[in-house]
Amino acid sequence: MSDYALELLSISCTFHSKDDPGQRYTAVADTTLRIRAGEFVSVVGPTGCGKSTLLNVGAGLLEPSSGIVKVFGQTLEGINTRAGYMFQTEALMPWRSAVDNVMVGLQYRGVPDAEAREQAEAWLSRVGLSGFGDRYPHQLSGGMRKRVALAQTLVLDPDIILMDEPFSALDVQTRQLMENEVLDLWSAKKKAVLFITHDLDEAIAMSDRVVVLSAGPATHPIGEFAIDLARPRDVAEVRTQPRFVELHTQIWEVLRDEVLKGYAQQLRKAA
Ligand SMILES: Nc1ncnc2c1ncn2[C@@H]1O[C@H](COP(=O)(O)OP(=O)(O)OP(=O)(O)O)[C@@H](O)[C@H]1O
Repeated sequence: MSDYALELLSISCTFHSKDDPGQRYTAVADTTLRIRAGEFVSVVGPTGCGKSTLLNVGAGLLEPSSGIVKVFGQTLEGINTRAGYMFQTEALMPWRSAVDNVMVGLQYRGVPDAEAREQAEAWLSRVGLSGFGDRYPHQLSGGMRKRVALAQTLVLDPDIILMDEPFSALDVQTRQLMENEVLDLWSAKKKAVLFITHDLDEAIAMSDRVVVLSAGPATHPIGEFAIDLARPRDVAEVRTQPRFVELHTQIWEVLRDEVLKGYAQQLRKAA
């Protein structure tokens, strides 16, 4: 069996330009990214560089223009059924209660209702929401809705977890609580995680490895750093460690110019 849970091999993604449909825009060029089973990998890069595009390719939601995706050594065709996703935007169905939202994926898989409900209740309590199962999304805080979304992803017991800036809309304290909860859950189950974020502190605090992407167009990895901080980690505490500061300085050295390029591009687009 392959050591790797997910491999993106020489991936390129070209789109019709949003500004000028006659033109092609290469968002991602010749990018290879491998994630071992049980490994937590973060990808950081400037706004609009192609992070979500890569995640969508790994999820099987977007077919790359060239390159292949392998899942546990098998070439991926169609949706990646070994992966669960958690996106930046709310994915909860407002007309379903929290427990109904969590159990919906199991129901799609044909799990009988009573069993699906029992598993959903168990996951809600694991993410600190026991007793909240009958609340509707609008009756929950932003942090609670993220917990429901997390339970919704994890109840399906995916071998690969794909997260696209899942906590960016949360306040700093709630975000740190959620980050610690994700680390606790991850260390208990050791799934492969591909975590997309803008936030270098978050990437270092959570990951085994941080991959830095260049600014677009033709985004590709320009640096890769092993995060040798001891686990278990508390995301707030780990930031005060000298090794964290050292890693931050090293990675920021690579990321800074790309962020400035990305920012300049955003300004040009807005002009
Ligand atoms: N379907 C599409 N059609 C045309 N262009 C696209 C499409 N999807 C993405 N792009 C372009 O590809 C580039 C990368 O987009 P992507 O959303 O992957 O970046 P990102 O790094 O995730 O951005 P952010 O940090 O803002 O979330 C952007 O310039 C975007 O406009």
